[in-house]
Amino acid sequence: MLSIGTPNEKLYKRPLSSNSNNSIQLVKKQTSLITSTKNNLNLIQKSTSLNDDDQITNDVNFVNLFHQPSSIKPFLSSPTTTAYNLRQTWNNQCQFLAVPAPLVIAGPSGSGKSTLLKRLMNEFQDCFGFSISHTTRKPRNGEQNGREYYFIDSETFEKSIQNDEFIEYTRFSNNYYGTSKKAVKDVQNSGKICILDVEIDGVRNLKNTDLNPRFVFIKPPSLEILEQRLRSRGTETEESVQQRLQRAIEELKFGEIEGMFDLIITNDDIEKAYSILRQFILNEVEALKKSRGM
Ligand SMILES: Nc1ncnc2c1ncn2[C@@H]1O[C@H](COP(=O)(O)OP(=O)(O)OP(=O)(O)O)[C@@H](O)[C@H]1O
Repeated sequence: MLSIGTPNEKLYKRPLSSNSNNSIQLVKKQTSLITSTKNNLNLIQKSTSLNDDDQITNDVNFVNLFHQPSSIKPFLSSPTTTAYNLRQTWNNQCQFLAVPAPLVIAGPSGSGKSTLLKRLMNEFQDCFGFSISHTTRKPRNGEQNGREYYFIDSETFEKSIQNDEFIEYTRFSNNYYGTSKKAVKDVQNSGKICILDVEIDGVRNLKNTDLNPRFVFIKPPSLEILEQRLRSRGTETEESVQQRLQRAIEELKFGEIEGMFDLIITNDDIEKAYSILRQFILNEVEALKKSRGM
C-alpha cells in the first residue's frame, strides 16, 4: 500500500481561499522550496511538474501549495509509483483541516497596530488568537502555566534559545520573555489565525521558519503625527516617546525593504486603514469559517 507523509504524521489540506482546490503539485526535489509562499509559487512554476503517468521515486518531492512546506515529506512505502497514484492517495488519505497562516503585524510603536488588531478580533471573534509566550518570571497570583504564559526557568529558556526555538525573545527586568515557534503552531492547529505583533528581528526570524505567515506593515502618515499619537495615548514618559521615535526611523526603513512585507498600510485614517487590512485577510477568514461549517 502506498502512504504519504512520515508514519504518524497527520497530513492535512489547507484552504488558502474559498475557491482553492487543495490539490498537490508534484515537483522534482527542491530543498529551497522552504521559503515564503510567494517564493514557493515562483519556484514551483520554474520546476518540473509531473504528469499523471510519470514514475515517482524517493527522489521526488511532493508539494501541497496550501500546506506548510515543512510537513511535506514524501514517505513512499512502496519503492515506485505513479504521480497519478500519489495524487489519488493524497486525496483519499489526507484530512481536511484548516491550518491558517499566521498574520504578522509590524510597525513603529504608536503606528496603530493594537487599534487595528482589536477591531479585527472584535469583528471576527474566534477566528484569531495570540500565541502564549514563555517567561522566566514567577507566576503571579491566579496565573496558570500554559494560560497567561509558559513559566520556565532560565536554564530551560537559554537552552531553547540555543535550539533556535524562539521567533523573538527579550530580557526585561532580569527575566526572559519569548515567543516560541511551537506556541504559534499550537494556535494554528487549534484552527485560528495566529496574530504576531513583532519587531524587526521577529520579522526576520519568521522569514526563516516554516510557519509561512503573511506580513503586514503599519506605517504612520509621518513622524510628526506618530509623535502626536504617542503623546496623546498618554502611556509614555518623555524619554520613552523619544526612544520610540528614534526606533521608528529604523523601523520605517525596514518596512521599505522590497519584498519584506506582503502589505504596507499607511494609517492616516483608521477607517481606511482597517478596511484595507480587513480586505487582505478576508479570504482566509472566510475559508476558516467554511471549514468549520459556519
Ligand atoms: N488613524 C488614526 N488616527 C488617529 N489616531 C490613531 C489612529 N490609529 C491609531 N491611533 C491612536 O494612536 C495611538 C497609538 O495606537 P496603538 O496603540 O494602536 O499603536 P501600536 O502600534 O499598537 O503601539 P505599540 O507598539 O506601542 O503597542 C492610540 O492612542 C490610538 O488610539
